[in-house]
Amino acid sequence: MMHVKLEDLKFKYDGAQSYTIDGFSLEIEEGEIIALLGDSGCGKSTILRILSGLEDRVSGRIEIGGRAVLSESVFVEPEHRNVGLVFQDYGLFPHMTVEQNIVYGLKGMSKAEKKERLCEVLKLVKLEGVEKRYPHELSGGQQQRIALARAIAPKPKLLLMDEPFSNLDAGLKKKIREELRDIIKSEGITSIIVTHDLEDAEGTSDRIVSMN
Ligand SMILES: Nc1ncnc2c1ncn2[C@@H]1O[C@H](COP(=O)(O)OP(=O)(O)OP(=O)(O)O)[C@@H](O)[C@H]1O
Repeated sequence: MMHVKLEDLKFKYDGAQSYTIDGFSLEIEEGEIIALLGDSGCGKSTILRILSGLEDRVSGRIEIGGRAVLSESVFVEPEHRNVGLVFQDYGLFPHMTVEQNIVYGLKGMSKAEKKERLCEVLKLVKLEGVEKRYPHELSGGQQQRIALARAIAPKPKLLLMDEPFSNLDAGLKKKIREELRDIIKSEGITSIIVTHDLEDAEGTSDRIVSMN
């Protein structure tokens, strides 16, 4: 059984002339990392918004982990989709420490369990000891790893990353691509990485899906 299924998705932004997404389908195996590759404006970020539940008025069907989150009769709200997101600008809350940022998304856990998961994910991204710092006290690469730690802390069924390498300098990129792939693989999280860069796609994914 496929872990994630997108079937014939169609979506048009308010006031737009034509469909931004017009019949998009994709199936992803459990633990697979997909790179969604395509030129600027082809609709990559829109697919992530649709998967996260940020756009209603989408037609088609979406299943995540065997459960329909979108169909003719179903619309599951973003917070109940079990989807983790890493934004292009990382989207860390600037007024919260690293610890607060990561623990924020952990629901239904005791304080001790939250602390344990915090330590686990910081170890995973090799940033133990920074929990009391604020995002602006970290480098770009470190912020990206904290954003990743925050997204995977609740053990999402699907991890979405929008251009996760765009703010990193070229020298760092290769190393960070490999690290990112290792971290996701070690947690076994099914993932979609959006990028316009073929090297980023090849360096991180198991399979490239072209959207052009
Ligand atoms: N809120 C919006 N309202 C109307 N049109 C939008 C909106 N957001 C995006 N679009 C349009 O939808 C199309 C797809 O945008 P999207 O951001 O998904 O592309 P993308 O492939 O992620 O591009 P990029 O790589 O530049 O981020 C573009 O033509 C864009 O102008």
